[in-house]
Amino acid sequence: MKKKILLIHTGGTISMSENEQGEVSPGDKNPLSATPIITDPNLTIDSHELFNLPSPHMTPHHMWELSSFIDSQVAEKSYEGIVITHGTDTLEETAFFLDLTVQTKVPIVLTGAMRSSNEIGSDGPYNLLSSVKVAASSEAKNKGVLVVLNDEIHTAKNVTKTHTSNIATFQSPQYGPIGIVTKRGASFHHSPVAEDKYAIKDVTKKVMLLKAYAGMDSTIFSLLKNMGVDGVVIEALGQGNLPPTTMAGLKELTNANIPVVLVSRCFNGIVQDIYGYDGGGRQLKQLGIIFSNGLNGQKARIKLLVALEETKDSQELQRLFLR
Ligand SMILES: NC(=O)C[C@H](N)C(=O)O
Repeated sequence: MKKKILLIHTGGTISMSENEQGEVSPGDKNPLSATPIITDPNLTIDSHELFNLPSPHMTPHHMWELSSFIDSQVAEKSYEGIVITHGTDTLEETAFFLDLTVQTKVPIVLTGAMRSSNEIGSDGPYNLLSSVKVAASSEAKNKGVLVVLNDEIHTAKNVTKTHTSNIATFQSPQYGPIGIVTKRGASFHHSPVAEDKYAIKDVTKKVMLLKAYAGMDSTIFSLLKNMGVDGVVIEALGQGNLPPTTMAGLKELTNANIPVVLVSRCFNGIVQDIYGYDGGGRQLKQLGIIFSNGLNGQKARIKLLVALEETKDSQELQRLFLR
């Protein structure tokens, strides 16, 4: 029996071409559909162009549309693996959104490219081929949503874009990749420890992401409270500390029951309530600020957007952010 794989195109450099002026942009026809890249006789490949967007144009609504599309296609047409092509700028956000919300258990792999389809050394077709190998592998099951580029297999939870142009841009700084791709297929050396799923019906909330810096004050927090946001994520300093001048604004947010989630602007480690000085983690914890577990800022924002569809209770949110 041939394995049925669905390719879903959403846009990004992998679907773009460069013109004579060196400008890279999407065209009317997806260059990936021009040549058959996957010729494995054991696979049946269907493809569908859901969007043709540069990934800075992706919104949580597009991500939700993609998530629902995957579940409905697997239910209706019994696909056994899904591969999604995506722009690399926000790929990690879509991957993590899908990791939290897609209900199907079949392998789901996201990929992209740093060089467009007609550039020398274009990495798109190769990454697509590698991703199909991973999606078709039975070992890829129960590992959550995966991101495959440059011969490496990463989890949606840990992967991040680390370089503006290098093809080795996707890395998992804390834990490394969980497998590699070779000519023979996918080879895994680690498994994720836990699954984190939410059966949401829509994405309706507004969550802002801020980065802390030396001398930060309360202005932005007061503005956010008055704008009526549903939640705020702060990339805090070090192990989870903020300048003391932010405390007044943070109190305004927590008094208004607006959840505030703390991550670190360091790209390794987790935040904890260690420091007892003004603005230190212990005061932040006492204020009811939610501490995250090693997610980066953009992914903690995605998780808060999703989790807020289930609860606004800060203790419950804190429990969810420890997963
Ligand atoms: N390499 C890429 O795909 C980057 C592009 N700006 C995008 O995310 O759509």
